[in-house]
Amino acid sequence: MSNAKSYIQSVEDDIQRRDPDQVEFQEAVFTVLDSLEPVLEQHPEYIKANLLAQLVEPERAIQFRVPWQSDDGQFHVNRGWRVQFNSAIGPYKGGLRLHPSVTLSVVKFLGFEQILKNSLTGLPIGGAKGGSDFDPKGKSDSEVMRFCQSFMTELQRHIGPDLDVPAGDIGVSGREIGYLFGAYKRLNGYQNGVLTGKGLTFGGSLARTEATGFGLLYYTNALVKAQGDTLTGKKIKVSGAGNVATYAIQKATELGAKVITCSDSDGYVYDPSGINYKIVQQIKEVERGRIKEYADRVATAQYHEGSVWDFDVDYDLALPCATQNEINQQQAGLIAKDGAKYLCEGANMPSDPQAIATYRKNGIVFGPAKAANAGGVAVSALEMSQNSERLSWSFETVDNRLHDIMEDIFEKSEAADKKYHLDKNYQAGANIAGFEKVAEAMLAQGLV
Ligand SMILES: NC(=O)C1=CN([C@@H]2O[C@H](COP(=O)(O)OP(=O)(O)OC[C@H]3O[C@@H](n4cnc5c(N)ncnc54)[C@H](O)[C@@H]3O)[C@@H](O)[C@H]2O)C=CC1
Ligand SMILES: O=C(O)CCC(=O)C(=O)O
Repeated sequence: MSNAKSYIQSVEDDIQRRDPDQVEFQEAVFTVLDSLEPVLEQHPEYIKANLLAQLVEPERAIQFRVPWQSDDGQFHVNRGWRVQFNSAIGPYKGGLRLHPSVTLSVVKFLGFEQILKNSLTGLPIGGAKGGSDFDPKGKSDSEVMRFCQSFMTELQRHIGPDLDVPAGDIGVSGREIGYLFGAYKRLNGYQNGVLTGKGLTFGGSLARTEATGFGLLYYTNALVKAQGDTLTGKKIKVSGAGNVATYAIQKATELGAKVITCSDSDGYVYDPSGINYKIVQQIKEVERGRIKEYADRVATAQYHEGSVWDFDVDYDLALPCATQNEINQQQAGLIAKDGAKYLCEGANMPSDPQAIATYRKNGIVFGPAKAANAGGVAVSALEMSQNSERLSWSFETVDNRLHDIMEDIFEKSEAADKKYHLDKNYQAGANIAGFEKVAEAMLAQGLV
């Protein structure tokens, strides 16, 4: 076993010993560490500084109580977290997730991914994530407001425009960011750079709402082009029907492809004539309904319960945009059987490790989450820039910068893939390209 390999193994063994129950965190970290062997072989100084042990340990992990009252007068207590993982290249940056499945392990996996994703954007932002096991589904606006106010009562001690800048993720969109911003302002005064994803009337950036979905398609377009192919005329399976999925469907359609599915946690819609993103947006973003209702409104659409990844239909490209580990090995086998040549991840870690191995075995070209979905956080960083200079850029200016950033991310991943002879492994390429900048910054700053 090489020195680099045995070092990586010892860091992984330590994680397993210290946090045996943090399975999502382990999955995210081990996937990254396993791809860093060739880099460590060329940089023994990283091993000497025990850099990986520093990288996998959050600088700070805060857990707190979030008490709130429902409309019927009952009292409830949820758990809140903010994991400030790494500030080597900039202030902590990353979303907040509100979903009953949120645990410390989930927040740590997302925070860890955010370190390298944010580095890949080329912008000066460190990695963080937060959230709560609160379930916003079925809650009234007043209940969500009271929850957000209680959550921010504690979170506000730990964040700031140059310290830690949260944003949205699953269950946190414009409504929640508005309530969180109002609560922060009441306690600390107006500081518009403290959150991103804000409303356009109080410091939000044009194109932030669309950024992750649009960015996913800009990245995918670059990846497909690099194989000598085009998106025009491609049939696409999308999962999810939230922020990322909706704007991925819009941009894919504008680029001449046809999206034939979308889904939520109950089931999926199949529309062979092409999903209309405006109807998805109306149902999910405006009415906060279920995707089943799409089939009631569109004659060509059918609704089925279950996972869209178990649905057998021919298509060319898969864009999972729902949640972690939504695709397992068997479903990855079906993706290959159905003829998909490409898979780019809009969600964070939607493919489990066996699924990724199956893509590779079947020649499916794979665009990993930390590269493919970096558009959201990239535009968040552009929102921070606009807040600092007290200006608002046009939609076109932000969208053009997003486009360039996503192409640059693909090019960086491809360059690392070539440099280390990885045979079109853009996942390892993205891990390496993201890691190299963070590692250099950490080394330069010493043991901190
Ligand atoms: N919003 C953003 O800017 C970014 C989001 N992401 C990731 O994208 C994914 C989706 O996030 P958003 O669209 O923001 O959240 P969202 O809350 O707007 O939508 C999530 C959607 O996924 C569906 N969903 C949840 N669990 C599911 C399951 N098991 N099967 C099928 N559908 C399911 C929900 O019904 C909902 O329609 C998450 O993994 C998130 O971490 C990544 C980068 C940035
Ligand atoms: O815009 C942000 O800061 C958060 C984006 C995010 O949570 C993600 O990239 O997963």
